[in-house]
Amino acid sequence: MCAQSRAERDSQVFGEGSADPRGSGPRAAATARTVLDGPEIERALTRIAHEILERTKGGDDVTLLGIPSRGVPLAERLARRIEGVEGRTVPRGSLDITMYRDDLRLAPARALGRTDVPPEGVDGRLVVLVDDVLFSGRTVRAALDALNDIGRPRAVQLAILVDRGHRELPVRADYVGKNLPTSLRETVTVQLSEPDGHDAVLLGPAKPRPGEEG
Ligand SMILES: O=P(O)(O)OC[C@H]1O[C@H](OP(=O)(O)OP(=O)(O)O)[C@H](O)[C@@H]1O
Ligand SMILES: O=c1cc[nH]c(=O)[nH]1
Repeated sequence: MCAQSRAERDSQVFGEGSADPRGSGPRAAATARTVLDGPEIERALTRIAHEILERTKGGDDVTLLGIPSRGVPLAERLARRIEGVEGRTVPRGSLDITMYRDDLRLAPARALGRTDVPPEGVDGRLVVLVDDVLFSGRTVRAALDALNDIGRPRAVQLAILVDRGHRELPVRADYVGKNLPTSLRETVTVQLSEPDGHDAVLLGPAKPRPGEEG
């Protein structure tokens, strides 16, 4: 069996020698199409917040941890929705996974994100990890390692805005905004008003491989 690094896979998906186009420049190619607009994202988050409350029976011991970068504002939005329903504060924070990535030695250096754990910590809590896109599952695997270094939650669940498939690890989301079948030659770009100025989920082509342009 051949284990493939993220860098190798990105070079196949985005073009050899290319940086992942999600990480630089405008966050979407001109040819990308919108698969979720702002109101649809809002409705999906409202539904997920209600699902979290239902499945955790009121969510008394729920802590939301967003994975930088866009998982963090998503966790904040979910926390506010739950607070709006329950009328109490929902602990939330962020969990940086940079140093836990399995391609650390292969991929270009990345800026560290921020880990910000609420004062209650995570011991004995039901931690809901929040991220924008679920793809290979490697980010979530890294998040579980990062969480393990912080404490011992009683359970961990996963909330995702877009599940685009193509898992490489046995990872499954508990709460999904949208299941979006994709090809490996496409990329999903999530734009959120907090960092990007507006909300949208775009599906566009990955950068063509060398020799395929034009
Ligand atoms: O399931 P995976 O294959 O790990 O892919 C999903 C991850 O990819 C994106 O993050 P990215 O590493 O591009 O960083 P970003 O959050 O800063 O955009 C996205 O935000 C997820 O965290
Ligand atoms: O298409 C993809 C794949 C991984 N992460 C993203 O944000 N988009």
